[in-house]
Amino acid sequence: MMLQRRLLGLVRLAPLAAGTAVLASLAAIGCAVGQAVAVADVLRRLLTDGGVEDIHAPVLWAVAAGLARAALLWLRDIAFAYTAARVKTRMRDQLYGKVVALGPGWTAQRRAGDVQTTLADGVESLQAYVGYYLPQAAVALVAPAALVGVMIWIDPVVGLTVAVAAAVVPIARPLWRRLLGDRGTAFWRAYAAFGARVLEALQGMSTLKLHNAADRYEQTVRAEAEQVRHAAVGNLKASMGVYTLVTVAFGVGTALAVAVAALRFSYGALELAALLIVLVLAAECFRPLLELQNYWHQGFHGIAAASGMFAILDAEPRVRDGHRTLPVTQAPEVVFDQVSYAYPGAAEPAVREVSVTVAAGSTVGLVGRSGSGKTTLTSLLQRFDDPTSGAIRVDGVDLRELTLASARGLVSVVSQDVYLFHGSIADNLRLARPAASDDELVSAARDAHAHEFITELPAGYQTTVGERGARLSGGQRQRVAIARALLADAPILILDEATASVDAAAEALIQQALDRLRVGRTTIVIAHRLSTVAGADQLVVLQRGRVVEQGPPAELLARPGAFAELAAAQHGELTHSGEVAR
Ligand SMILES: Nc1ncnc2c1ncn2[C@@H]1O[C@H](COP(=O)(O)OP(=O)(O)OP(=O)(O)O)[C@@H](O)[C@H]1O
Repeated sequence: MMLQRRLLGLVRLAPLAAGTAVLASLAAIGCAVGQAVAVADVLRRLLTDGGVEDIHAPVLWAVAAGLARAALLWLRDIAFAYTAARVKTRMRDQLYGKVVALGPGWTAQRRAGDVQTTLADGVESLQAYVGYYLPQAAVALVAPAALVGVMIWIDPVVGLTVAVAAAVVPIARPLWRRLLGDRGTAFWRAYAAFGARVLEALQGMSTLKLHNAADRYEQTVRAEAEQVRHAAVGNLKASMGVYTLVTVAFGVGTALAVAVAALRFSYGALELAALLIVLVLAAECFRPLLELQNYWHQGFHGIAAASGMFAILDAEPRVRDGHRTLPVTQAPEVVFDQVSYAYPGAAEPAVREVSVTVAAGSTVGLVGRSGSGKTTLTSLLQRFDDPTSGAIRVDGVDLRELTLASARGLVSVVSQDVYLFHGSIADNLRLARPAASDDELVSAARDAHAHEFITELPAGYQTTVGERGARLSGGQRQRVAIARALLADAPILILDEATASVDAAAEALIQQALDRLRVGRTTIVIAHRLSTVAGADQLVVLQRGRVVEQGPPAELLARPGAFAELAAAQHGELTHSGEVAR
């Protein structure tokens, strides 16, 4: 019920169009009644006086009513479509805004395909329900009652016969809601899961091919497609059952009304003109109810999908906007003060009581085995979520006090997993600073050692890079990301194993670009290969979420402990790199 009320609330997003649809529908029914009265009048005049010249006026009325009805139904259909389009657009805006507000902490807990299906197909499926069904429900509430009232006034027996047949709708409604509601939800779940599966198959196509797993995965996709088919057929059966029940009730109702009216006409209890009017009214009375049935049939997927949409709209963002902004002109000091954090639903915290001070303008390297909490700490610095306890302070200000825009404006990230959007290189660079001039783009790209390869591309800065930057090499993508970070000009920099996926020559270029990027910023480097953090001012060694050692790299290497063990495990990589050993 709650869901129905909220869906009804959606119509308020397009009040004018929905109102026009309802009024046009009611007026069209009025025209049908007017037409019936005019036709009855024609017949009455022909049968009683027999003068053809007498019937001009009612014939004209009947034609005018017919034309007006056609025009009104056309207007109603346009208003229906407009209501649906407006509701869908507003719903998509709201959902997209909410997903963005919920942020990466929320999306990480969900399948992207699920969210995508809800935003695209789910919203689309609102068309029939919100755009057509709900306005029609208002018509179906008013028109049959009014028409039955008129019929009772003309002939109570016929009127009451129609009223009894029409009463099948309120009786069948709870039945069809129960029957179709659960099946609709089951169908929608299966459909969204299938959508998510297909998206994952597309995104992971090369991995599937590499492992010769495409055929096996195809079987999973096929099994899920079968579930969608099964759910859709279950739906259709229930839906058709209810639909048939109601249609039969209306057919029987109309036939009964005709029979009763004819009988009463034969007794002389009803005049011929009244008989004609009553017959037309009986058909008109059922028409909005039948149309309502049709729209329900088309629209109940929208109800099923709506629960997913409202679940997104009702989700609470994990991070709240603070009230302060922090205009930082120089590299700030970053302090992790007794920071602990557990992912939602996780049994164990991912980081525990981490206290680290990153001095203004310095570089701190985070090292530790896989899963030790390095990425989690940098995610907290980007405010993807807030610490479960403790605080992160930038120049003494708790990040929670800052507006999200201000907090995120403090940090740029260059990671091995660079995300480039389908669009030109220039578009991707301007993501960091929309107002950047062409000269500024070139200057940032030069500093990132990206300008040379960009100018060699077919359309230079206007070259389309493909989805996720697929048309660029790993090293090229990273240099675009570095140029983007230079343009963003944030005072805190997170480097996440930024040179992991490139060859030695590209690594040298990227390293130079990163060194330039680090100047004047406070930097946190996540490294799996210890050589990448050998030049850091401080290293923080994490083990199962705890800091077990911290200090300058050379000092840590010189004494027995977690870092020395890590270094030894990496075959003396540090010593070979020469930097720390010296
Ligand atoms: N979204 C998540 N939900 C639940 N647990 C998570 C999530 N992300 C990470 N974890 C867990 O938190 C712990 C720390 O993970 P984190 O990614 O911070 O480690 P890491 O040191 O960066 O690892 P790696 O070097 O492999 O990237 C791990 O035990 C991991 O399983």
